[in-house]
Amino acid sequence: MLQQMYPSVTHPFQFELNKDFHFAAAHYIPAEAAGQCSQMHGHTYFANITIAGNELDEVGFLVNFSLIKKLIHDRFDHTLLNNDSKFDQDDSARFPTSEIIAKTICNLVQEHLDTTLNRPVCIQVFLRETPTSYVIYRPKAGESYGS
Ligand SMILES: Nc1nc2c(c(=O)[nH]1)N=C([C@H](O)[C@H](O)COP(=O)(O)OP(=O)(O)OP(=O)(O)O)CN2
Ligand SMILES: [Zn+2]
Repeated sequence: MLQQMYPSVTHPFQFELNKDFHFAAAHYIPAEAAGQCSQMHGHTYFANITIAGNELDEVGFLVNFSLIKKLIHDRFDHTLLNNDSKFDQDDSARFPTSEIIAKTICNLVQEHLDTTLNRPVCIQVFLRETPTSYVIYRPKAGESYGS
C-alpha cells in the first residue's frame, strides 16, 4: 500500500522529502451545485506531502517524517471536516473540497515548518479523495519559497 509515483515538482532545493499517509474523514459540500456531494459522506483520504530545503536540523532531518503525519492525521482523522475551524459553511473559498483541503494541509504543514530553525518548505500536497479523483496543490513559489 501507499507506494506510487507522484507528479514531481521542479524546485531549487538540494533535499526533498515525501511523506505518505491516510486519514478517514466525513464531509459535505454545502452547495446544491455539488449534487450528491452536498450530502454527508466519508472518504479514506490519501495524502502525499512534499517538503524541500537546503538545511537539515540537528539530527540530520529536513523535518521528522512522523511529525508531518501527526500534524494532519491527529487533526482530521475520524472527524467531520466541516466542523474544523479551517473550513466554513458560508464561504465557498473555505468549503472542504479536495482542492481546499489540500491547500489547508499545505498551510498547516508550512505553519509548523516556519517554527523550525532550518525552515524547509512545503512545495506540494497530493490528495486523493476517491480511487478515481485526486488534486495537487502547490503554493506559488513566492508564497513559501523564493521565486
Ligand atoms: N473538483 C472537485 N470535484 C468534486 C469534489 C471535489 O472536492 N472537488 N468532490 C466531490 C465529492 O465529494 C465526491 O466525494 C467525489 O466525487 P467523485 O470523484 O465523482 O466520486 P466517485 O467515486 O463517484 O467517482 P467515479 O469515478 O464516478 O466512480 C465531487 N466532485
Ligand atoms: Zn466527498
